[in-house]
Formats: sequence, C-alpha cells, structure tokens
Amino acid sequence: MKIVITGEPGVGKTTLVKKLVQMLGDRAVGFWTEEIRDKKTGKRTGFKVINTQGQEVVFASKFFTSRHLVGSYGVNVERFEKVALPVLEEAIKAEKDKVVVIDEVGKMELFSRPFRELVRQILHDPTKRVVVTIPIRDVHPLVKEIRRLKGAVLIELTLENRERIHQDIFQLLLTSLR
Ligand SMILES: Nc1ncnc2c1ncn2[C@@H]1O[C@H](COP(=O)(O)OP(=O)(O)OP(=O)(O)O)[C@@H](O)[C@H]1O
Repeated sequence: MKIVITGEPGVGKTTLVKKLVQMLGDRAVGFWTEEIRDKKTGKRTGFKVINTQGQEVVFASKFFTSRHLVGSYGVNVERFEKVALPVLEEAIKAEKDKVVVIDEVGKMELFSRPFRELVRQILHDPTKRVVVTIPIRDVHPLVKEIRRLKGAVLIELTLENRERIHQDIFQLLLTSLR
C-alpha cells in the first residue's frame, strides 16, 4: 500500500503526517519537516527535519549560506541527510508491519542524491507500506514519478477534507496491515 499525499503549500500535509505518526505509534518509521518561526516577529526563518528515532535538526534557514538555495533559504544537505537517511535505511530493513513516512519529497530534500535513491527503492518495493507527501507541482522528475506511481492511492489534501482524511488513511493502512 502506497499513499501519496499532495496539496497546495501550507494546506496541512505535515500536520496530517504528524497525526498519522501519532496514530501509528511505533509502527511508523520515517521523518517529517516543520517550519521554524521567529518568536518575536512570527516570520518563517527556516525548516527542521524530525525523525521517528527522536532526532531533529534545522536544515534550511534564511541565515545559512549554501550553494543549495530554495527561494531565500540556504539548505544544509548534510544536516538533512544525518536525520532523514538513517530512518529510511531502517525502513528498508524493517518488518512488514511498519509504515514508512516520508514528508516530504520537495525541492529542499531532493538536493540529496542518497535520499532520492532510498525513496525510489522504498517506493518500488511492493512489500513496503508508505505514506509520502509531494508538492502540488512536478518540481522534479522524481516528484512526477511518485505522482504517477502505479497502484498507489493519490490524495489531494484540501481545506475541505483535511479535518477527516487522516481517519480514512489510517483505515487503509490498517486494512493493508492485516
Ligand atoms: N486540519 C487543520 N486545521 C487547522 N489548521 C491546520 C490544519 N492543518 C494544518 N493547519 C495549519 O496550517 C498551517 C500549515 O500546515 P502544515 O505545515 O501542516 O502545511 P503543509 O502543507 O505541510 O505546508 P508546506 O507546504 O510548508 O509543507 C499550520 O499553521 C497548521 O497549524
């Protein structure tokens, strides 16, 4: 079972993934990315990556200098890899009852070649249960490939369905776990 979630920026993809991780408990293996906002101004200053092993790190920031830029954010690919790759490697070796969570396959994350390779490997493994989020637009050939993945359930998250869709996704995952 592969569940691909897409949706406009800020519609709630990460919030949905976090709900699913909570519902899955120790059956979830993977990572998600969250915004960081300045406490005083409320303005977004960067992004952090958090994994199911409890590790987290800021990997993109307005204050980082990097040759990898997305808008005004400098991306530190090594920092991203340090938190995201170990859980994807764990996911490859994991038991069948695990659900691999990948939030997200976006521009910042796609700078990492080993990330792209692990994502491809996991998505093409028929024994893996996966929840993966992708941007609404095909910003990279791998995003296009995931959107068209055969046999996957593609869900567009919207303001209308975001309050209840986690229940349906959880049921789909549970059914496929039996
Ligand atoms: N179901 C919901 N009800 C109310 N607010 C929500 C809901 N889902 C998300 N939000 C709010 O919307 C904002 C953006 O949510 P989130 O970061 O999950 O979006 P996203 O789609 O992952 O964004 P990005 O495009 O940056 O990845 C957050 O402030 C979050 O609290």
